Amino acid sequence: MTSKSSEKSSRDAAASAPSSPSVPSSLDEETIITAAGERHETTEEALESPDTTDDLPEDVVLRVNHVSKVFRLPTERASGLKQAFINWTRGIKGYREQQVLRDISFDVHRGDFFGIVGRNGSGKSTLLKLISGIYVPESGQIMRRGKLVPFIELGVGFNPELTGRENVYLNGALLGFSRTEIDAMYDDIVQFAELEDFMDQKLKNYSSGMQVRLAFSVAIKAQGDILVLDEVLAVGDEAFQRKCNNFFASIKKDPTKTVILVTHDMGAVKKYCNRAILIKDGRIVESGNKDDVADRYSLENLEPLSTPAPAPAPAPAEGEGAGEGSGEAEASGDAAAAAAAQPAPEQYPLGLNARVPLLRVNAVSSPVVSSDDEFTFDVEYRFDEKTPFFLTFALQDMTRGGTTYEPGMLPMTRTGHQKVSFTLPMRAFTSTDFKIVASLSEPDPENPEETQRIAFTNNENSLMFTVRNDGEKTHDGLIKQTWFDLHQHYEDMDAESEPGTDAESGATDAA
Ligand SMILES: Nc1ncnc2c1ncn2[C@@H]1O[C@H](COP(=O)(O)OP(=O)(O)OP(=O)(O)O)[C@@H](O)[C@H]1O
Repeated sequence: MTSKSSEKSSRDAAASAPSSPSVPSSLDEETIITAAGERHETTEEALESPDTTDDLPEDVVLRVNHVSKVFRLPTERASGLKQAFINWTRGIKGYREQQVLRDISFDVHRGDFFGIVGRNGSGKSTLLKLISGIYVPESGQIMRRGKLVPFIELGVGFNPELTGRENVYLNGALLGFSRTEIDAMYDDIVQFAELEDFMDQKLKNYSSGMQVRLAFSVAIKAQGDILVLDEVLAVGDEAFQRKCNNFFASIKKDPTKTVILVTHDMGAVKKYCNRAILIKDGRIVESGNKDDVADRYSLENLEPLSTPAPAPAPAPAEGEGAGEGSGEAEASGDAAAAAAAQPAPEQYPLGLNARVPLLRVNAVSSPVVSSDDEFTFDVEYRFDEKTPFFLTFALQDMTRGGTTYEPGMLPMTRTGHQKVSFTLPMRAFTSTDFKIVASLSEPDPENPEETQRIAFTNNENSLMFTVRNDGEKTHDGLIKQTWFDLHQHYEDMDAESEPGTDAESGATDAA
């Protein structure tokens, strides 16, 4: 697509555009960014250096090759030359280094919808900025083929003193498009943003939602080859989000367009992405199959939990005392013998197994609540072994990402088929969508201070619910500074088939 002529026209457009915050200076066709900070913007320049996109297979549009990134964080500033000299003699550097990404390598192919997931602070945005040429890696190399359009940080490339129309041209120019190219896509951008009546108003008079819509519309309607998106799934109101979802569904089908998406929404990863990576502490810990990556992320969100208090030995479930024929293998703790009589592991849904064939989170309250309500749910499990074990659940904020609330390891006292219900006052939360994931764990035999997971809920058997407050913007879901007690209650699901067992008797515990 671009070559010297379109580079020139885009430079012309940029030159005529008003001054603006800094954005990646090159989003052009073939770029190589090396650890030394060299950037080769054309194939010709690249050929003069040892690094060349010619090394890339034809269908690879992005190669991240052993990339690491370190930030220097100032610790002690010298107040003058004398202090600087003293610091130097004492070996005080005045900064500490934070290694944010370590030895990251992956390829993105043309037509991929590529997900990058990880907990807050794991290094996702830094990786996107490296890919987009905003940062330079400490070591390693990034090779890119095609025009890249980033939507990474709101406000970058936009000027509040200019009108919406001027901002579209400014941003388009900064992305490397000529005036004619922007003319051709202008109507499409404005229509998608639903801002036809506002384009001659200054951006500073837009609501924050309108600004995001305009920025996002420019990014997705610009005719780039690689679209880089950071946390865009919460853009705009629900109607606009639906529109974005339709856009994602259509771009997913286009084999010429590549999308790289950072998100905390595992539903979106499973729906749109064909491949994904999971980053933990700056390293790739899972790569490839998007379902595996999304499930591993959900799992990662359940750990690491604090060392549990010593658990009381579990009482046998009602009517399932030790020595009962079929319970012997489990009761003796011989999991292998028990598993031998069970279906092969692959016949269990992800997260479940012969030891815990059932684990799911069910809504008891309506799944849409307000902050004035309480929300009750239960965790249903089947576990027949006489070993101390723990239940954990976590509320994952589906729009902001991360875990908003988790009560830690809850020692369980009942085996068999059980339901443990919990009631949480919603006054602790503001509007957002939550997913409740749960897991069962046991003490690690090799390290009694630690626990190891036995089973966890997957996408199907976790629970989604929503907090909606009138007049409150959605997706603000931060936990409010309110402390609350967790109310916990057991129900023995085997009780009905075993006369004499009272499902409710003595079954209420407070955690
Ligand atoms: N410019 C910077 N200078 C110093 N440290 C930085 C800079 N940018 C990011 N960091 C640090 O790098 C780490 C990774 O940050 P990054 O924003 O890449 O994480 P993330 O996975 O995108 O997080 P989130 O999900 O919260 O957006 C954090 O500890 C952050 O404080």
